[in-house]
Amino acid sequence: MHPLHTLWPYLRLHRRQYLIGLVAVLFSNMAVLLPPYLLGRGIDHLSASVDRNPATPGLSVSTLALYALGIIAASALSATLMLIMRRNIVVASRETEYEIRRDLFGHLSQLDKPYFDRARTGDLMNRLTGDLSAVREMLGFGAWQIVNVTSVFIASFSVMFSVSWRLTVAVLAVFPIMIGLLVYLSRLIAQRYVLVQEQNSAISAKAQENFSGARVVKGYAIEDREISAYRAMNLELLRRFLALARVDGPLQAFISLLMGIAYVLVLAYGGRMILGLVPGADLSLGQFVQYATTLERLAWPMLSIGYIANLTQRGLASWVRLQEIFDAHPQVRDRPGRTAPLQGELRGDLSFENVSVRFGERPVLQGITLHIPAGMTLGITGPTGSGKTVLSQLVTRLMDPTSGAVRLDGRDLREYPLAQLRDAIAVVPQEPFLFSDTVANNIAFGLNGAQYPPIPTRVNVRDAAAPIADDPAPDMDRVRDAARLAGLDRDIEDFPNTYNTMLGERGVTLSGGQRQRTALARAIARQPKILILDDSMSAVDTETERRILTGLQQVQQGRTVLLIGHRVSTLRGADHIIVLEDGRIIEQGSHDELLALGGHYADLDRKQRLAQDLEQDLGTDLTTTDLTTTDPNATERQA
Ligand SMILES: Nc1ncnc2c1ncn2[C@@H]1O[C@H](COP(=O)(O)OP(=O)(O)OP(=O)(O)O)[C@@H](O)[C@H]1O
Repeated sequence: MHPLHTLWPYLRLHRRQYLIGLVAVLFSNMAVLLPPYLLGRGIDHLSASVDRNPATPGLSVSTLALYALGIIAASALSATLMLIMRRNIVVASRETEYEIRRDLFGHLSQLDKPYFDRARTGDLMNRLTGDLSAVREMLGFGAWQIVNVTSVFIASFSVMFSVSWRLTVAVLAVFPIMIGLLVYLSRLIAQRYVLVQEQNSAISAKAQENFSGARVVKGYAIEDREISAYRAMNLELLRRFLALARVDGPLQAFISLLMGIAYVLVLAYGGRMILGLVPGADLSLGQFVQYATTLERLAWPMLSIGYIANLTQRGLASWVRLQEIFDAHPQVRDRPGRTAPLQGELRGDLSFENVSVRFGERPVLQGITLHIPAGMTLGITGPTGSGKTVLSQLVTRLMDPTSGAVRLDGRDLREYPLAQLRDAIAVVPQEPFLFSDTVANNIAFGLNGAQYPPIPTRVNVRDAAAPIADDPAPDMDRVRDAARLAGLDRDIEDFPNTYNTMLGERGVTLSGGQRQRTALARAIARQPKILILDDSMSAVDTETERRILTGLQQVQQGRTVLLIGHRVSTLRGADHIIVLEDGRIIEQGSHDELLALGGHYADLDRKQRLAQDLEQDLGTDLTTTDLTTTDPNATERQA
C-alpha cells in the first residue's frame, strides 16, 4: 500500500485549505506570465517607434504607462495569490502536524508494556520530532512546490510553444536526460535518507540512555568508553549524511548546467531567427525577450525539482516510520465493544485459577492457584526472578496469563474494561518514576484522570474540544494524608518549598528511599481497592519501614493489598504469605505458620535475624540483604 494512502485521512481534514492554496498557486503562476508578455509587447512597440515601422503603431507615453500598470497589477495579483496560498497550505500543514502528533502520542499512550520493553525512547523521540517535521515539510512546502513547479512548467511551456515551437522543441531536448537522472537519484535519496533516520534514532537513543543512566556510567567510570561509542555512532551518522549529500548535491548542479545549455540554445537559435537566418521562423525582438524571460521563470522551479524530490522522498520515508507506530497494537486490550464500566462497586476479591505465564518457551509462572479475599493483605516473597512482579502484573493486566484465569470479584479480568480495572488498582513499582513537577503534583499524579474526556483521533484541530489547559490544584488534604501514611511528611517539611518543591530534572534530587515513599504516597492518595507494593520498602531503613508499615495498617482497611518483599519484617504483618520459587508457590500460610514449617521462609527469617544482630554489632543496616538469594539488587542497595 502506498504510504500516501494512510496519510490521506489526515489530508482529508484540510482538503478545503489545500485546495484553495493549490488553486491560488495555479492562478498565481498564470499571473506571473503576464509581465514577460507585456514587456515583450512594449519592446516591440518601442522598436517599431525607433524603426518607424509603419506596420506597428508607435508607442505613446500613455500606452507605455498602461503596460507598466499591467505589469504592476499582474505582479501584485501573483503576490496576493501567493499569500493566500501560504495562509492555507502552510497553516494546513502545521495543523496536520499537530493532529498527527496528538494522535501519535495518544496511540503511544495506549500501547502496552511489551511494546515499551522493546522500543527505545530515543528512537521514539526522534520519530515524534525529526520524522514528523519531515512529513510536515512534505505536506507544506513540498505540496506547494509540486503544484507550483508543475503549473509553472505547463504554463511556461504553453507560452513558449505559442511564441516559437521550434525554439521550444530545441530547449526540450535537454529534458529527457534531466527526468531520467531525477528518477534515478530520487530512489537513491529515499534509500539513503532512511539509513540517516535510523542512525539518527540510534544516536538519540544512545544519548538518552546515557543521560538517564548517568549514575551508572559515572559509577563504573566508563565515560571514555561511552564517549568513544557515541563518537563511532556520530561518525556513522556523518558518513550516512555525506552519502545522502553525494546524491542530492549533483542533482542541483546538473540542473543548473542544463539551464545554462538551454539559455545558450535560445540565444544561438533565437538570435538566428531574429536575424532571419532560419527560413520560415520569424521572431521579433519583443518575442525573444518574452521567451527568454519566460524561460528564466523556469530556472528556479527546475532547480527546486531536486529539492522537492528530496523533500518528498524524505517525507514519505518518515511517514512510513510514523505509520509503524500507528500499526503497533497492544496485546492486552479491551474486548471489542466493552468500554462501559461493569455495574456494581468492585470489592477487590482476587483469585488465580491454575495460572501459567510463559515468555516464549520459558515458563515464568506455573499452575498458580490462589484466592485473595477482599480486604486481605497478601505477602509475596521468593528469590529474585521467581515471578513475584509478573504475578502482580497479571492483576493490572500489564500482561495476560498464557493459560488459566485471574478473576476479580468472580469475573475474569478480561471482562472488565481496562480503564475500570486500572482505576481500581494502584501500583508502587520496583523502580519508581517521578516527574519533573512539584512533590504535591507527583503525589496527586494518579488523581483527576477521569475528568479528561478521550479525544477522538483523526479529527481536525478546530473540531476537537480544546484540551484542558490547567490541571486543577491537587486536593492538598488528600496529598498530605498520603504523604503522612507513606512516612514522607517529615522529609517534605524539610524541602525548600515543602509540597511545592520541584523534583527531578528541574528540582531537588530525592534519595532512593524518598523516591519509593513518594511513589507509595502517590498510590495511597488514589485510595484504590487493590494496592500493589512491589518491593517498595527495599530502599528504606528498618525504622522508616516500621513507620510506613504503621501508616499502611490504616490504609489497608477495606483494601486488598499485595505486598511483595524480601524482608520478613515487611511481610510479617500480612494475613497470608506465599513463597514463590521458579514460578511455583512452594510455601504458604501466615507468618507464624511459615516459621513453624521450617522451610524457605523460616530460613529467610533466621538469616535476617542474624544480619540484624550483625548490624547492631557493626552499626550498619544489613537487614536488606536477602541472604537466601543472590539478589544483585541487595548488593546494590548495600553499596
Ligand atoms: N517482559 C519479559 N520478557 C521476558 N522475560 C521476562 C519479562 N518480564 C519478566 N521476565 C522474566 O520472568 C522472570 C520473573 O520475573 P519477575 O520480575 O517476576 O521476578 P521477581 O520475582 O519479581 O524478581 P525480583 O525479586 O528480582 O524483582 C524473570 O526470569 C524475568 O527475567
